[in-house]
Amino acid sequence: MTTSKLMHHTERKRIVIKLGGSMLERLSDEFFMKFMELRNEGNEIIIVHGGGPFINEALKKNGIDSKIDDGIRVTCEKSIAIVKQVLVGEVNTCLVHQLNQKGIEAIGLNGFDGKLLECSMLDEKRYGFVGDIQSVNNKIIEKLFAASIVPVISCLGATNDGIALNVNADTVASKVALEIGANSLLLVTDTPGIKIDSQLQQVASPSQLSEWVGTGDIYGGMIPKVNAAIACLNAGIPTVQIVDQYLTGTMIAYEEVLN
Ligand SMILES: Nc1ncnc2c1ncn2[C@@H]1O[C@H](COP(=O)(O)OP(=O)(O)O)[C@@H](O)[C@H]1O
Ligand SMILES: CC(=O)N[C@@H](CCC(=O)OP(=O)(O)O)C(=O)O
Repeated sequence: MTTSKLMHHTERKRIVIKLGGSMLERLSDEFFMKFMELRNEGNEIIIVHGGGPFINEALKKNGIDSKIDDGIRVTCEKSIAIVKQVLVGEVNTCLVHQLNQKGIEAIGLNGFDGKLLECSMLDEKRYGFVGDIQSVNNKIIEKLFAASIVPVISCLGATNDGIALNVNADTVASKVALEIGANSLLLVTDTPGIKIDSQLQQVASPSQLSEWVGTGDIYGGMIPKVNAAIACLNAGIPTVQIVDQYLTGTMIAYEEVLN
């Protein structure tokens, strides 16, 4: 990854907004207003979404047990069919509909579209049908940006042979952010940022985050978020924010940026 790839030399900013499944049902008018404000300022915005709670529900309905290992779902062959149906067939279409209803022209994509998320298997023995993103083909995203259309990406990857793979949505968001040279990444979730001993952290550095993962103060679904944030900072994106739907929460950056 060259640094030039990370610098997008135009006036407008590129912003990746990741919407967690935990808050998709509660998207408020205020969220859409903030979204439109960002767009009206001329920024290019991509949405990446998850759908963890909806997947849990669908697996349960089908009598399939599922295990989450450090925030990553162990995905068997039966599960991946359900994951695909839920993410692409239900969550993505619903979100695209909501945006279009608000007058925001949006198009749904998954990892198969334009070979957007080319994956290999992360660790077949440990995780089953879970993808490790090898490349993000951003050509299709650039075409949509040029046409002022908001891409709405679901976190389903694909192998070169056309096998669908489950990918954590925070990981997809960080890889997309890096590939398009985003200026900022917002991970929108059901909590207004990182809490330690019930204290909300306004700011956090990568070294603090690693320490909190080690002590267990950061656990479960927050782990892929902090890993995604650290990967983005290491690759040159100055800040990542973990926020609620009002876009307030924790700002993550290196100490020198925070000071
Ligand atoms: N230190 C922490 N501060 C806040 N939330 C945390 C922390 N550690 C773990 N979590 C958990 O992470 C959850 C958010 O992750 P997740 O449920 O995967 O959300 P999403 O569906 O938005 O990706 C929170 O609801 C909370 O239960
Ligand atoms: C491999 C893996 O863990 N995939 C996730 C994909 C959905 C997701 O990430 O949803 P949230 O953003 O709501 O957490 C899963 O199956 O839950």
